[in-house]
Amino acid sequence: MTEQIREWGAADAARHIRVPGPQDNKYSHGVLGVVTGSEKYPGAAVLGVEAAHRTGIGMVRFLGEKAPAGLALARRPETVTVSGAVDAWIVGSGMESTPGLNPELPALAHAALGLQPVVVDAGGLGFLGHVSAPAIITPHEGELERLVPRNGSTREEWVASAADQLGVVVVLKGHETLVATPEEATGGRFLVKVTSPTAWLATAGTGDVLAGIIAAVVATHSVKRVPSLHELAELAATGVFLHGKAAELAGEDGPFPALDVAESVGRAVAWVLSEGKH
Ligand SMILES: NC(=O)C1=CN([C@@H]2O[C@H](COP(=O)(O)OP(=O)(O)OC[C@H]3O[C@@H](n4cnc5c(N)ncnc54)[C@H](O)[C@@H]3O)[C@@H](O)[C@H]2O)[C@@H](O)CC1
Ligand SMILES: Nc1ncnc2c1ncn2[C@@H]1O[C@H](COP(=O)(O)OP(=O)(O)O)[C@@H](O)[C@H]1O
Repeated sequence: MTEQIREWGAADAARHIRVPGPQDNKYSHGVLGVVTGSEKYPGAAVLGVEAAHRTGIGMVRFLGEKAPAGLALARRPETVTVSGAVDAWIVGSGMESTPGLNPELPALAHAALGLQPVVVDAGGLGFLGHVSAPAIITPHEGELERLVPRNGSTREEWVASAADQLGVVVVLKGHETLVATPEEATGGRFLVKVTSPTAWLATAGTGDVLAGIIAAVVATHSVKRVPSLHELAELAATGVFLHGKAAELAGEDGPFPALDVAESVGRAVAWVLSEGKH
């Protein structure tokens, strides 16, 4: 794989942000189901929920464990904690990495086995073998190594081969984040990179924020339809771009923690919609 990989930029992102119109309501603009966090890592749930709300979505339903639910609600009372219709899911941030689905979390099985798209992050990668829904996974290099060993390949070859072997969209995080689909018989392979505007982003919790942004973008495009893997990859790359822009805005006055990135996502969306159209 020697050809130059395309950079996914502001104009690409602008084309994939769904702006609500006068006819929209909280259901028609996407409902995101969230199963994240645990007693051990409740903060991961707060970060993803904050990021999802700030991305611009009709509703965020938190259906994970009690401890993170309480914190997510305290931070964002807009969050709904009652089961109901869901257009896309996010699972795994801040959860234990287990090989099976937790039977005490029925929403987890709905997310993993349903028809709607699911973003599988962090601890969720442990039960990826049970996920039959169309999926986007968001590993860092340590996590991808556990799923598909790199074996001396380039990062580009590695992400492409992981997408083929796992049959999912792979978002391989890092300073340069790569997004790949499996090679399709007819449509070829989608493979792009998104270069982070700032290395200050390399702090605990920014991956939880990224997963929340990507899942929210996906949910707004998954109302009464299921995007193809190719489209899911475009939406994931758009989420990565928004994450980088939010970090750049959060870092205007110096270093910043992950929650500040989540808080800046609304401004990143506004920036992309105004600057990305030019
Ligand atoms: N406030 C919170 O609640 C937070 C919760 N978090 C959660 O903590 C859990 C554990 O995540 P971790 O990633 O720390 O642990 P992991 O155990 O998944 O990975 C860490 C291991 O992978 C190795 N590694 C190799 N390449 C790496 C790379 N590029 N980036 C990071 N590690 C790499 C490290 O050396 C380390 O041994 C996840 O569920 C995550 O969502 C973290 O996001 C931090 C913030
Ligand atoms: N050197 C770097 N420069 C810019 N961004 C980085 C760098 N290293 C990591 N990142 C980004 O920071 C985030 C870290 O995510 P992750 O490793 O999952 O951390 P956590 O689990 O603590 O949230 C990812 O979005 C990744 O792309």
